[in-house]
Amino acid sequence: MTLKKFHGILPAFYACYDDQGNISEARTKDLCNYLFDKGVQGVYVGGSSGECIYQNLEERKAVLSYVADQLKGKMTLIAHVGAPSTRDSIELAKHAATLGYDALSAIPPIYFKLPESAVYKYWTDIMEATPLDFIIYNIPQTTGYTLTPAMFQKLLANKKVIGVKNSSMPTMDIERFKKVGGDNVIVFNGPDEQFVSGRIMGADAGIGGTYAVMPELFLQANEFVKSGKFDVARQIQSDINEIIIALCSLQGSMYAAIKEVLNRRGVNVGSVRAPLEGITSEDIAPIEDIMKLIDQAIERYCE
Ligand SMILES: CC(=O)N[C@@H]([C@@H](O)[C@H](O)[C@H](O)CO)[C@@H](O)CC(=O)C(=O)O
Repeated sequence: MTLKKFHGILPAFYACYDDQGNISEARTKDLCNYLFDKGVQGVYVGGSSGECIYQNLEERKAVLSYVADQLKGKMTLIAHVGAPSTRDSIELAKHAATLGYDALSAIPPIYFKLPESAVYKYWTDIMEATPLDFIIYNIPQTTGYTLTPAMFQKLLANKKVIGVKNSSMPTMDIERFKKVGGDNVIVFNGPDEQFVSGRIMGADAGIGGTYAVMPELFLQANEFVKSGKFDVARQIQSDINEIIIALCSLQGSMYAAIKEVLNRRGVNVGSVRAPLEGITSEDIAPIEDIMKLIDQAIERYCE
């Protein structure tokens, strides 16, 4: 089995709303076209950045369909199907399979703190529902569940498990998962703030929530790592981190800020769904500054 199609820069896809806050097919497809034009290797649809937690099942299925309509055959498509119940996750998984997604992925169960046996069964039940490959999602800071190397090893006994999207902060976790999985397993770096260090510690690729706002910079950072130019890779990561810190320091949520920047880069995907907070008039000047930081970094490293 080749895992090459999962390598590279895979932006976490955003929820695209119309001006009334409903899922917008047209705006979803605009974001698809923008990402295709930027040359990213794939997209991760319906995860945290897709605001999956604030959408109902029909909306999530619609988003999976719109993205597949536009991008199937053009890049790698991963469907995040994590949901509060196993039943809903399976429905999403079956839908993604009919649309030709390349792989499924899911966070562990949320809200109730369940024993590890229940987490294992949740992931296994989803895997059994379709023939698709599966990518475990480790994001302890939002789910309260920490994937251990031992559990990852146990999951790997199922041949459908091809890897892990690791969003925990220690890059040592990436090294441990890679050690357990070896070359036949793909490990994705999750925290964008340490993309370069995650790659150096063994991540084969990256899935990230800020990639789409500055894909040029992550694509270039990945090239620097691949060619062993670690000094300049560290510098571009430092500039990326200035941008992420600025995106996270507004009154509006990071995703609201990201969407406003995207709007200024020519793609209108609407705003965020409550309880996430939209941007305020006070956020406008800092967003102008963020635009400048992105443009300057692209000029510095990519042209
Ligand atoms: C907690 C969280 O959302 N983490 C993001 C990061 O990419 C994050 O947006 C970035 O590092 C900025 O903090 C990803 O790991 C997850 C993600 O984007 C997704 O599942 O859609």
